[in-house]
Amino acid sequence: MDTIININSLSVSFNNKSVLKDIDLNIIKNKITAIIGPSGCGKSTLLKTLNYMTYEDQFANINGDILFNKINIKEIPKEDLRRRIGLVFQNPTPFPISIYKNMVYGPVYYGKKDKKSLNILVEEKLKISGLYDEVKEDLNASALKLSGGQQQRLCIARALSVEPEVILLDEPCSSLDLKNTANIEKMLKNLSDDYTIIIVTHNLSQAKRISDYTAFILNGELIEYGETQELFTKPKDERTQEYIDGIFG
Ligand SMILES: Nc1ncnc2c1ncn2[C@@H]1O[C@H](COP(=O)(O)OP(=O)(O)OP(=O)(O)O)[C@@H](O)[C@H]1O
Repeated sequence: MDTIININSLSVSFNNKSVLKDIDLNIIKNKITAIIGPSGCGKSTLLKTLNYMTYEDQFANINGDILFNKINIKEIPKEDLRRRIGLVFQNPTPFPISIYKNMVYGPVYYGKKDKKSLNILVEEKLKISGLYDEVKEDLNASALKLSGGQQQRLCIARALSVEPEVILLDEPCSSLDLKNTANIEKMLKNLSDDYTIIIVTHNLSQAKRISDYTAFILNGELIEYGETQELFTKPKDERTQEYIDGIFG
């Protein structure tokens, strides 16, 4: 199995409060990995550290290493890293500009200027996110006019517009209804042929449905990591069993 991100002995603390403790985790390329665990266990901090955000926090103290394609992320220019490892937040965050401008914002920033190739890119990524047919008549409409589910699909399409290798998603469906959640899950399944996806979710059924691998974090420690099917049916650690049985969390 090809790994794309190797997390080695990663510890993160804020103001001396320890949030992630000695995490070792190898993320498999072009698979979906779910990060599960009770509220406050450090899931979002892990995602934000992968995309370098935590390193910019003056109160954060980080030890250990994260390798991306075998290169330490500290040696990769930040903008390059963020293009290659995109982050989609919990609540949809479209920019208050048109759908089209949301889509070309990143590519233009990274130097793509040719109108024709931008148009092709916009169409391709909106199609992947299942949004194209719903918005193709009016790409100049404000992104804020879209429904919450459409906005979240736009944010995923926008993340894809800069051709990342990894997409980090922090609870992307938490504000969505069942239908929109199903749309996003279907899209993520399709995307995993070409992209590595790491999704933080509180929804254990969602982790079971869509992920290939699951990592269970408790109080900042990685308790168990393995194939999703295995982790949910034959967990090795008692605490994993208790969490998936809903005894705490
Ligand atoms: N920038 C920060 N400064 C100080 N403390 C922080 C910061 N970010 C996170 N924390 C603390 O780290 C702990 C873990 O937070 P984190 O958001 O990573 O957890 P989580 O597992 O994603 O939680 P949830 O499921 O509720 O979103 C919390 O106690 C939080 O208050």
